[in-house]
Amino acid sequence: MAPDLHHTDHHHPDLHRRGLMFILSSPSGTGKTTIAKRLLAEDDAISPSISATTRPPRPGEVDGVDYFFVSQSEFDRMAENDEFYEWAEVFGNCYGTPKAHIRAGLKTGRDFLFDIDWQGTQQLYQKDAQDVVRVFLLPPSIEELHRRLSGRGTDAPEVVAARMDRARAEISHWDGYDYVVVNEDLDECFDQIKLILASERLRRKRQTGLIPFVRGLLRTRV
Ligand SMILES: Nc1ncnc2c1ncn2[C@@H]1O[C@H](COP(=O)(O)OP(=O)(O)OP(=O)(O)O)[C@@H](O)[C@H]1O
Ligand SMILES: Nc1nc2c(ncn2[C@@H]2O[C@H](COP(=O)(O)O)[C@@H](O)[C@H]2O)c(=O)[nH]1
Repeated sequence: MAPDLHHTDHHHPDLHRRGLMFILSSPSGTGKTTIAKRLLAEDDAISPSISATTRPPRPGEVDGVDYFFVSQSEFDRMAENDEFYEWAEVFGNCYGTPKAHIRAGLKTGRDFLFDIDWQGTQQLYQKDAQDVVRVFLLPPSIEELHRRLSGRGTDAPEVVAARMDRARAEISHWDGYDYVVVNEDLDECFDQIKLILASERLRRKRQTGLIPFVRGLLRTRV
């Protein structure tokens, strides 16, 4: 059955500005999925960008929640129909960002959270720089990254080794991001991510003139 890529949600977008595309990238195993889940659970105004992938689901992953798990032929069909904002091949599987839902949401002030790699980040930035905020998470050390990848227990040793090989290349792109945050202590890292999101929202609201107006109003009343 074809995946439902056009589901609706009922959160409240910010009607006073365009939505933002909040990108979380990191070497595999650093913790971006953990942070993303927490942010989505706490913050109603941001929705996940759910990628399509040809990778098989990991235990516990749910179709339409974690990814849209599609066959290679379905993925190829979507790419040919220009249904992706961007797509890339990562670790031998294809991953792509379906665009229809995101485009419509951004116009109404909905924010979206992207868990995508460096290639995808570049492509999104080239297409839509004004809406994009790029955040890169770093592990405290390469040894700790290996511990996290192995400790997650979801990948065979050769998959862990491939992800470690790729980590160095991913880390070399750190300066192509707007913010770099080290995920050592999970709570601290999460607080920093929330601060970044809050300040980027405020900056965009300021650009619309809403904040000066509210300030003016308060001044009149005092
Ligand atoms: N600050 C932290 N301290 C210790 N362990 C952590 C921390 N953050 C995340 N982890 C653990 O590290 C493992 C990898 O985290 P996660 O799956 O979120 O990484 P990821 O960056 O999304 O990886 P991938 O790109 O492969 O999806 C998980 O077992 C998670 O519980
Ligand atoms: N360019 C894109 N990269 C994506 C997308 N969705 C996920 N990813 C990245 O792939 C790797 C591996 O993910 P995993 O879930 O198999 O561990 C990771 O770096 C993701 O950020 C996408 O749509 N486009």
